[in-house]
Amino acid sequence: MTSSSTVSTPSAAAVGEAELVELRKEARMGALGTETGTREIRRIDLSDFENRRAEIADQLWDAAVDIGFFQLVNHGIELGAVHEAFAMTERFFALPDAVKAQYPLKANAGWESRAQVRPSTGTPDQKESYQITRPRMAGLYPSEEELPGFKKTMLAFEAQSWAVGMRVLSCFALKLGFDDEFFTRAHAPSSETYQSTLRLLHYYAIPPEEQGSLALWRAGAHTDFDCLTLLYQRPGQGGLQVCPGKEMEAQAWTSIPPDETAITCNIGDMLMRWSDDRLPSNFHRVKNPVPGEYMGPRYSLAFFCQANTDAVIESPAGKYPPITAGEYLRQRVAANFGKKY
Ligand SMILES: O=C(O)CCC(=O)C(=O)O
Ligand SMILES: [Fe+2]
Repeated sequence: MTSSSTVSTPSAAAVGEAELVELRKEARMGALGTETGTREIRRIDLSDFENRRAEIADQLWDAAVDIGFFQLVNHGIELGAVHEAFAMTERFFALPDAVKAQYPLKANAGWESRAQVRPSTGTPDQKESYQITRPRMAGLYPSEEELPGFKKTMLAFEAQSWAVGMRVLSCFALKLGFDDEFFTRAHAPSSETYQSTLRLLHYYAIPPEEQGSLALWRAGAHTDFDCLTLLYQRPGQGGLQVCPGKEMEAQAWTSIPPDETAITCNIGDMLMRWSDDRLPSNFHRVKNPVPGEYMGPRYSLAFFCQANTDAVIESPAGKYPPITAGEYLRQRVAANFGKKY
C-alpha cells in the first residue's frame, strides 16, 4: 500500500477514466423522479468516541454501505458554535454583491453566484456560495471593517468540522485495512497541499414569478467529489433529498428533514474510488420548494474532506489506477464550472 503522501504521475488513461465514469452517471440524474420515505437515515452516536471506536466503526460502515447517508449525533460541536457559524454566514451573504465580488471564486476558494452548472440539470444552481480552502485564501477574506470576526469564527468552525470528519474517516480507515491515521495524514491541514473546503451556501428566496416552476434547482442532483461531506442544515429550511447510487435507476428520492443537532454525512467519489467502490457515493440534490412550502432563503454549511493535492488515491485491490487527489478534483471542478475557475 502506498503512503498517502507519495507523489506519482497518473497516466493519461487514468485521468480520462476518472472523469468519464462519474460524469456519465451524473448526467442521467436530472429528472424530477419520485419520493420515497422508506429509507432509514441512520443516526450514529459519537459520544465516548475513543472507547467506542470499534462499535462506532461498525455502525458507520453499515450505514455507509446500505444508504451512503447517515447523521452524526453527540459529535462534540456545541450547538452555539453552529449558530455562530450560521449567523456569520447570513451576515456575509447580506453584504452587497459589489463587496463579495472583491473575493471571487478561484481554485475552490472565494465567492460565486449562480455559477455552478450541474451536469445533471444543465442549469445554474439557484445559489451563491463562498468557499474557504485554507492555503488559497490570500486576499479572499472580507476585511474586519466589512465583517468583523468573520475569519476567526469561520476558521474555528472549519477546524472543528475537520476534527469530526477525521474521526469518521479513521473508522473507515480501520475497516478498509489502513491504519487509523491514514486519512488524517492525507488531509493534513498544516500542509500547503491541503484542499479540504468549508462551503457557505445561500440558496436564494424564490421570487413570486418562479414559484411552482419545476425547471430550476437549488442544487441539481450530484455526487460530491470528496472523501466525506459534513452538512449542517437549519430548522425549517429543508429541501435536501438523497438517492443511493445503487438505486439510481429508480430515481426515488428521500427527503432529509433538517435537524440542527445532527451533522448529515455522505460518502464522496474520492472515498468510493479509494475503497474499490465498497463505500458508495450517493446522489443528492436540493429541490426548489413547491407551493405551500417555505419560499424564503435557505442557508447551509458543508465541509468537504478532500485529500491533499499530493495524496495518491490508490485503492487496496487496485480496481482503479492511481491518481493524485489534486488531479482528481481539478477534473471534477472543471466539469461543473467550465474552465473559468
Ligand atoms: O445545501 C445542501 O443541503 C447540500 C449542498 C451540497 O450538496 C453541496 O454543496 O455539495
Ligand atoms: Fe453535495
